[in-house]
Amino acid sequence: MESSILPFVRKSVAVNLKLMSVLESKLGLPRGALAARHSLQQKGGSEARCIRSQPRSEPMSEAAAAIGAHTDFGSLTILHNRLGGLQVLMPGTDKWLYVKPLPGHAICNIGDTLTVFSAGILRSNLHRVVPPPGAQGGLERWSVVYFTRPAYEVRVKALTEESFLIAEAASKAPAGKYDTGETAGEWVTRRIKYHRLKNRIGPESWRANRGVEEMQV
Ligand SMILES: O=C(O)CCC(=O)C(=O)O
Ligand SMILES: [Fe+2]
Repeated sequence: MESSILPFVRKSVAVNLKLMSVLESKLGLPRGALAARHSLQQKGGSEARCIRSQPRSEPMSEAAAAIGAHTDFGSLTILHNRLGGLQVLMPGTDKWLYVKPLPGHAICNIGDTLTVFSAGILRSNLHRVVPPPGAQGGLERWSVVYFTRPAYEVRVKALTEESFLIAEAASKAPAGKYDTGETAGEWVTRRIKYHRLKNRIGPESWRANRGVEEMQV
């Protein structure tokens, strides 16, 4: 724990806070506006995760792959993997493209809470994991991920009072679109609960799971 997980968490947090400071300035937010909402001094839903997937003996059906499509619930995700298999849906199309892992690089996803904070200026894209292509499909796949999510008490709404750019983007969207009425604690708990397949029992649970996907089409 001390020698492997904590350094990974510390480094991931430092990288994500650095990225947030760049995004703050690009979004016209005061310095520290995003960082303050992801403070490690407050209870929150950030999470480190290690995911292992066994090779499959048969190809995955499109229907099975579709079930796994999601946007990340929090603000920023840093993802490390050596094998392919991660796919992103190209915006405005039904085309899924592989994201090729590059040595010495990590993959960074924008998540839903950052989409809402920025009134849609930053996009949380749909993605999914399918068996790695070609010969990689015969290998065990590992991912190491760090999800930066807001502190539980933070309200999930566009930061219109702190940025002219965000206020302008929100004003062009239907009223209330980027004010979820939820705290980050409520938002993440709901998303995690209904992401679990056993809790998906019909259209109501799909709606209950909703993030910002339907805001984008
Ligand atoms: O394993 C991967 O490549 C991606 C995993 C992922 O999208 C997630 O855990 O949210
Ligand atoms: Fe994801």
